[in-house]
Amino acid sequence: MTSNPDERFDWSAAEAELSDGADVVDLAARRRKTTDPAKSFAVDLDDEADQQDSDEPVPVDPPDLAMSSTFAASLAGKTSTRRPIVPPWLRSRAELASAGRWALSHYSHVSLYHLTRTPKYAGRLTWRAPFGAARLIGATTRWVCDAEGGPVRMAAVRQENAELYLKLSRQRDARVRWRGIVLSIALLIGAPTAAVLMVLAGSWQRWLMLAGAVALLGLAGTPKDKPLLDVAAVTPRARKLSADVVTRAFLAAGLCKADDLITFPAPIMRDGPGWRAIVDLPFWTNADKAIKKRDQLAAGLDLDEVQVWPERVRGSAGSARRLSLWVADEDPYAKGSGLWPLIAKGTVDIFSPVPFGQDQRGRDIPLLLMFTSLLVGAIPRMGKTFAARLPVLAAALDPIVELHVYDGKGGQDWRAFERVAHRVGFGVRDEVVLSLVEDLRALVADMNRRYDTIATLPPDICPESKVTRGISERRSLKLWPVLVAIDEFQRYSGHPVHGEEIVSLLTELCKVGPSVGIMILLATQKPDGKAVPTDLRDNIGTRFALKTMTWQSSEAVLGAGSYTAGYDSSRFQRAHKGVGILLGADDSGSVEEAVTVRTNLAAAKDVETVVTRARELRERAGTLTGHAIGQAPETTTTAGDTLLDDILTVVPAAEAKVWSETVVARLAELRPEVYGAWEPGQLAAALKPHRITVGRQVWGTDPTTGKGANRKGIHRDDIAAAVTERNRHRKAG
Ligand SMILES: Nc1ncnc2c1ncn2[C@@H]1O[C@H](COP(=O)(O)OP(=O)(O)OP(=O)(O)O)[C@@H](O)[C@H]1O
Repeated sequence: MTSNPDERFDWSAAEAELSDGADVVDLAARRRKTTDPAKSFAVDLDDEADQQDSDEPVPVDPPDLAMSSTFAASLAGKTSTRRPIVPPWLRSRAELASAGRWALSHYSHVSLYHLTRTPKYAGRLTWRAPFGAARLIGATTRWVCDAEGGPVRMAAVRQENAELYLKLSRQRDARVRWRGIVLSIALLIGAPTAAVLMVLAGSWQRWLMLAGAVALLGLAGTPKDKPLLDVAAVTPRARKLSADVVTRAFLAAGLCKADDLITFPAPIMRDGPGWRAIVDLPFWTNADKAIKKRDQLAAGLDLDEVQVWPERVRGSAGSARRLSLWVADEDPYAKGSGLWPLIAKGTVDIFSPVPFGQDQRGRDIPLLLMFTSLLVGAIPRMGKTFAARLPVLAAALDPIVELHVYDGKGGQDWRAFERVAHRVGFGVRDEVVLSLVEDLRALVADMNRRYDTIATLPPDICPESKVTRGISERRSLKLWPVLVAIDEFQRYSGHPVHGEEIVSLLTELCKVGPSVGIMILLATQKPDGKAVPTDLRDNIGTRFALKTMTWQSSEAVLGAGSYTAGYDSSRFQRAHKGVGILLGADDSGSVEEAVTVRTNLAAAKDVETVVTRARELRERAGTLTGHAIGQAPETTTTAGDTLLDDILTVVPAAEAKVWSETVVARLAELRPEVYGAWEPGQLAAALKPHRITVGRQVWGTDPTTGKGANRKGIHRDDIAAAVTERNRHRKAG
């Protein structure tokens, strides 16, 4: 089961041998001696010319380990990992503190639990004391009468062995005699001593003695199946890993065979609140396949899947077939989340990772939002908003970050950010959606300006053609980071008129915005290709999938291939709030690097606290702008920008044709500052560049007279077709 190191080839020993000047010829010669001559391909390296002439195959397998010629070389080859003298949990301050916290809370709970039950335990002991006394008398009598020898004597009687019986009876008489004497002496000394003590003792000592006697008798009278103390804490079922248990699981999962078992390059040991086994799989399989079979491994270990965590071991200590299997003592997500560490104090540098949550072992998993975008997806009530708010709170604590916050639901979840955000929007009323569209258009335009500005910066200031903290802090350059956070994104992306444009603008921002400091955060409770189209999703570098209903929804968040790589957020339980699969947090973006994270908690009151601190920071830095200081958004809109969308907004899909005068009146109502003075002729002129004719006669009803008539108007389909065409052009670049 465990690997035999002698059977493995030691490359470094062989290399050391060669570099030490070992005679190559000799080496090959020795090798020939130890291999089967019939099968050996080894040739003398000195005879290379001969070798090329004779078409003999070139050796590819290395020299034998057993031939290591020098002691030093063999020592140099020992690359085994040394196990730490002080266990890691004792060296890690965090783990030590967590163990200390656990011990303190556990034992104080147990003590308090039993302390409050003292009267109950006293009652139990008093009730059981007579039984204990009876047991004591019975046991003493049996001892004195040598009751334990009874069955042997009876056996002698049954066998009619008179000689044996007489021998046993004599032995019994002798025993009873000296035991009787011992008991009499004990009674003669013990009883008067007890009586004297009772007389001499004060009243409380008397009571103490009585209580002690009752307690002892009560304990003696306690039945085996009814312990005196109640259970203060139920210990969950923990699986102690052993080589046999792990091998059985891998066999059951089809990851090794009875004649080709897994090996253990390191001992199985405790690691945090669980066990860790490092496993080398057989050569014909690999660690990625094992990760995909997590549920089968869990079944083989007879545990819930949530306790079983296979991971690839990477780097020089790793191999594609080396797996680290961590098995938690209990469901790691059964306990509540820790509070977000920046609630009460601390600031943030958005260019560095910010606290986000912990993995299954309780290790901190930070999140780097700069130069990436984040997508959060989950079914409702699983912690999507809580998770999405954390990076925005972090960004708020860095005063140079400009916040744009939109919430498609429009409830209380994001209102606190009004005090620090440059732009906000709640709900999906027309003006909010239009304001989002305008905001995104302005950001796309600003993105180009940002690139132009960066292009003018000398390489010593801007070495990588992207913003740095130093560049962002120069207010005159206007290159500060911008975070656009949109919760319930499906409500905006599914908007009948502006949805398509919102998606295409965001795709553009996700594609080219990160280098110039524009970050996008989208959260949706409808993770599918409709709410978050693939083109947009694929341009989002970091993704976080909390519980979803199906593996398809999980893939819609995490990306194609995540399910086959073994990542499926639909397997989370409803109780696992705030738990999700995080992809790309380490900047690799590779599906294999996904980690399961339980987010830190920041409830509504905590959000208020953080936003208050963030506002103070921003006031001090002089970076409060826009909505936060009551400035209305700069209207960059002219009629030409949004006319087509505005017409689709005011003409519902059910109204196929509508008079120009009606359209103009409704437009004026929607945006009086833009269309207030418009006449039908102006509408016709404005639509001309889009090759839409207003001259068509349209049947309609006059709202004042109620009479039907044919007048000049538009067909809604023409407008919709023009919008589709425009969006197509924009997408194409
Ligand atoms: N990390 C966490 N640990 C424990 N509970 C959490 C965590 N995150 C969220 N919750 C709980 O989950 C509940 C739902 O969270 P949240 O409001 O973020 O869900 P949601 O997915 O945004 O729901 P909806 O889509 O309906 O808005 C919250 O009331 C909160 O108590």
